[in-house]
Formats: sequence, structure tokens, C-alpha cells
Amino acid sequence: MSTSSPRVTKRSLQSLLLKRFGMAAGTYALVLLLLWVAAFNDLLSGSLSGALACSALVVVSQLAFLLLFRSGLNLRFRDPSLTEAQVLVGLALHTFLLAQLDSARGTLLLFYVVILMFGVFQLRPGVFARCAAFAFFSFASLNLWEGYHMRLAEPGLALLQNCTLSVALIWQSLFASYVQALRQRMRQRRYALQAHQDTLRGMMRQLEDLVATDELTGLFNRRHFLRLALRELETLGGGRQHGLALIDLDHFKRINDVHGHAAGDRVLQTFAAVARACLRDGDVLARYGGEEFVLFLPNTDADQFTTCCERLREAFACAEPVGVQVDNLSLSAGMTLIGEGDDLDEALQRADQALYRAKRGGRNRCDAAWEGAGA
Ligand SMILES: Nc1nc2c(ncn2[C@@H]2O[C@H](COP(=O)(O)OP(=O)(O)OP(=O)(O)O)[C@@H](O)[C@H]2O)c(=O)[nH]1
Repeated sequence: MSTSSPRVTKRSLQSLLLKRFGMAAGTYALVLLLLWVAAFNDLLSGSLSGALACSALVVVSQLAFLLLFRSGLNLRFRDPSLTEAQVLVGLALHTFLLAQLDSARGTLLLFYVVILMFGVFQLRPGVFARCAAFAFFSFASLNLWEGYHMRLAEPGLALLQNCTLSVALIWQSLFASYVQALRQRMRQRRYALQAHQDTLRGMMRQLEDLVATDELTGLFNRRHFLRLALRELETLGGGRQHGLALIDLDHFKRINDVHGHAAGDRVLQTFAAVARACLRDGDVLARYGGEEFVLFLPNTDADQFTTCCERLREAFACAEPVGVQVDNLSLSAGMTLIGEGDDLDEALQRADQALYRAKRGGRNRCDAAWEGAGA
């Protein structure tokens, strides 16, 4: 996932950029078509070779851009869309195209604005203004050049075209900065929204933890345990078994009576800490209620499960609760196995009966009820 997602993002970015390039190339094709319409209607200022050169330049420049996109070289640039470069090349080519026309020049003037439209959503306001200025000075220079060489047929019309173009470009530059400001605001809102979502997700996680956890011991509570165990049972494949044990701390009432309720709490916490140290990550231990706990060991058999419960019993017997002097800590456990198609309530009852036997048998021991579990 982590290795493929940047590649996927890159591929979708490239396909988007190629689509945009296709739009630009289509616009070039239309403008060239108009040039040739002008040519066939004798509206060229010079010979056909100028129109041919213009067409060739357009084709070559577009092929160069296509090559950049197809090879992925565009991704090495700060702006992989190469918008500024494409717009500047487009404006220069358009000026060259207009130079081929005389009276029809005004008709195609609006394509300066069309070319700059490609930068409205992509270019920063400063860069956009620079491109607009380039468009204006290109066209103004063309007129000045022709005026200097006495080739300007209608200077008044040329002046009007320059003024019209400058008004359109100023308006478009203002529009572009408005669009950019809007995009910036939307981006900030999206970030803020994402931050809110993250906070909410964190709070949800905290709530889920709170709902699933026993406050005193930090273990899962009974409700969460039952949910987990049922989920495990649903996904249990054929032939596999889980271990289920009810664990009860012995003579806990006496601990409370002799040492106080706070000491009893400390003993419960000590058991949780000892059990955590004894168990593996996938094992599930929960406080079932009071001084009773339930253990769920995935994928085990009778021998392994007994070894695990015995290890836990011995470890608790050696535990020393911090700040409390309690001797003879012990626990009793009732064990059973639970297999595919087994009922969780029935398995809990089997474990409870085994626990009862362990208590009756003198406590500080693990008794089993393998029968009925297919063990
Ligand atoms: N300190 C403390 N005591 C609790 C808590 N929950 C239940 N208890 C006490 O645990 C004691 C359980 O006592 P019993 O059910 O008689 O069991 P026991 O004394 O451990 O005797 P056996 O189970 O037969 O060995 C009761 O006194 C409860 O008040 C708790 O959260 N903290």
C-alpha cells in the first residue's frame, strides 16, 4: 500500500496533466484552422510560407511538450503541469500567428485571453500578471515593429486593439487573483476540516477505549470481552480451538476486610499487571466482574492452555503488590476449550463449573472441563 499509493497518485496526476495538454493542443488546432481559413480568404499579410512556418512551430512545440509529459520529465519541475511555460509559448506563437494577418488580426485577438485562461486556476497572481504583461508587450511590440517599418495599415485601429487587449488582460489578471484567493481560502478550510476530523477520530478512539476498558485494572471489561470472543468464534476455522478460563482471586473478601478496600484494589491491579506480563499479544484477558477475570487464548490445545494458566497462577502467587503487605496471594481457574460451532455461554458455564471444582478442591489450582468441548 505504502509503495503503490505514491505511484498511483503520480499516474493520476500525469493523466490529468495529459488531459489538460490535450485541451491546449485542441485549442491550437482550432486557431491554426482559423489561420488557414484566413489564408484561403486572402487575409494573410504576407506569403503562405509565414502561415506554414507558424503551423510547423505549433506542431513542433506541442510535440516537445507531449514528449515531456509522456517521458515524465515534467515531474522534475516545481510545477509539473508546466503551465507557465505552456502559456508563454502559446502567447509567443499566437503573436507570431497574428503577425501573419493584417485586417483579420482583431478577430483572433481574443485568443490571448483564451490562452491565459489556462493559467487562471494554476498560476499564482504574480506569475499570471507576468504572463498577461508578456501577452500585452508581445502584441504592442508587433504593432510598434510594423509601425517603425511603415507597415501598419491602420494605426488608429491598432491603438484601439492594444487598448482593448490591455483592458481585457487587466480584468483577467484581477479575476485570476480573485480565483487564487478563493482557492487559498478553500484549501485552508479543507485543512481546518481535516484537523477537526483528526480530533474527532482521536476522541472517538478515546471513547471506544473508555467503553471497552475496566477503569481499575485497565483490562477489557466484560461487555467488550464477550464481543471480542464472539467475533473470534465466528472466524474460527474447522479443527481449531480456543482456550477459555474463568479466574477468581482466592479469599479476596478477606484481603478487603483485613487490609482495606484500597489494598484490595491494589491486588486486583497487581493481578492485571502480572497477567499482562505472562500473556502474549493475541491473548485476551478481561475483568469479568469483581475479583473474577476471564482469559481467552486463541488457537491452543488442552496442554498449552493448562501450561499458560498454571504459569499465571504461579506468577500471581509470587506477586508483591506495591505498598500493601498481603501474604498468600492465590487464584483459582476453571478452564475449558471452545471449538467451531460451540456456544460461548455454554463454554462459560463449563469454565464456571471447573472453577467451582477448583475452589471446592482447596483453591490455588486450575481445574479443567475439557469434556463437551471436543478436546
Ligand atoms: N477492593 C475491591 N473489592 C472488590 C471489588 N469488586 C468486588 N470486590 C470484593 O470482592 C469480594 C469477593 O468476595 P467473595 O465473592 O466472597 O469471594 P472470595 O472472598 O474471593 O472467596 P473465594 O472466591 O471463595 O475464594 C467481595 O467482598 C467484593 O466486595 C473491587 O473492585 N475492589
